[in-house]
Amino acid sequence: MEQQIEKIHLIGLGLIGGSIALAVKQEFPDVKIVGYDINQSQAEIAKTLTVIDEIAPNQFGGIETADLIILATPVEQTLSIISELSSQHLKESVIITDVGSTKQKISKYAASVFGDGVQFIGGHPMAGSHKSGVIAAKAHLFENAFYILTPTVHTSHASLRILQNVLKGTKAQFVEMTPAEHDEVTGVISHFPHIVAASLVHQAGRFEDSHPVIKRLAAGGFRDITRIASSSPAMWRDILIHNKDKLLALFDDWQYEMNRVRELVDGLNGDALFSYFQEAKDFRDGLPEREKGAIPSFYDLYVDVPDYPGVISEITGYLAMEEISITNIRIIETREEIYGVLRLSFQTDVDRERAQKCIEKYTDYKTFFS
Ligand SMILES: NC(=O)C1=CN([C@@H]2O[C@H](COP(=O)(O)OP(=O)(O)OC[C@H]3O[C@@H](n4cnc5c(N)ncnc54)[C@H](O)[C@@H]3O)[C@@H](O)[C@H]2O)C=CC1
Ligand SMILES: O=C(O)C(=O)Cc1ccc(O)cc1
Repeated sequence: MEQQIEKIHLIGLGLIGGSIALAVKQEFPDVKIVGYDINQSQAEIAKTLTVIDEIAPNQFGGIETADLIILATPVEQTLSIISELSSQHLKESVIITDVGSTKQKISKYAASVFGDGVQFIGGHPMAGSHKSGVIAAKAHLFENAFYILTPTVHTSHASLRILQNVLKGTKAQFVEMTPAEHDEVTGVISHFPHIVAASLVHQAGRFEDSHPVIKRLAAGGFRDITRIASSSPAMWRDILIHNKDKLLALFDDWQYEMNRVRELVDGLNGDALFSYFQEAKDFRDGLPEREKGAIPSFYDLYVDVPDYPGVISEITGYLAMEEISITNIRIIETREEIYGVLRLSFQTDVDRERAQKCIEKYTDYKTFFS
């Protein structure tokens, strides 16, 4: 009979750790999840929100009875925890997995520490957000997303099956890859784009002194392309450090790309510029829409609202009338003290679209997605 997972020890109770715990609980309510976070307040929030059943007394408290250990910390921390885990007393049948955005360093290090002795299976759920913390965790964060697993020669088929089974509440699609391929692909579609997003923000920042209006004008496309620059700096620092070699190659590739388009602009080569954008559009438009990739899974709707008392209750009142549930609400910006931007978050895309139609039906307020 296949081994049952009855107890999980989860280290790192943030967006990803919390979302995995919620997804596991949804499918297996009887699995006991004991959680630890270096930040005690995150652990307490996780317990209050019933994301976990119990707070571990310390990082490894009670770990000797865990059937599954999940490491959901920033990737540099994951390396240190693996190192410390190697001297802990663990169940013989324990499976250890992580959720880090890089896989090569972690898999290599885990193999060197655990060898054939402990089943370590690297993992990376390919969905998330620029938001951090357990408060943003959601059971369906990974629904339809790819969940990459990087088994090695040390991995048994049975452990892989058990891990996929306990994670089935994520409703993600499991894909197996080598750690090297993982880091190359995520370097191109996730890590390097983060660098570009942050660099565009820096570039705009440099112009702010000479053009103070720049912040207020930086809407629309600039907001879209730079959204991910609002992600956790600690998390991204670690990812870049881990994937240095692949990223250095991508810097060279990007510089080649920039030079190519620079020459077209310099030469006022309209036809070639048209083709440049057309080809990019064709590729972008051809990306599959059904699956979630490294895309936002928070369904936010922004509403430009006049800055007067009562406007929030007015809008929430219309949504309540049509029985549309909001998961979060926040005023994120006031403009010239006349207008504010209200951010409403929903569980699903369908709710967000219904909310947009509802607000447009009852008001003249302008609504937009991120
Ligand atoms: N944010 C995202 O969209 C995605 C992140 N990931 C990966 O998931 C991991 C976690 O990221 P998030 O949940 O987004 O970050 P987060 O910042 O929401 O949560 C990380 C948690 O780990 C805790 N932590 C840090 N060091 C610790 C330690 N030594 N012991 C115990 N807890 C510790 C922090 O206090 C924090 O609560 C990272 O490795 C990241 O690369 C993977 C997929 C998507
Ligand atoms: O916010 C976004 O769109 C992201 O890019 C989320 C994300 C961050 C890190 C990952 O390893 C995977 C997905």
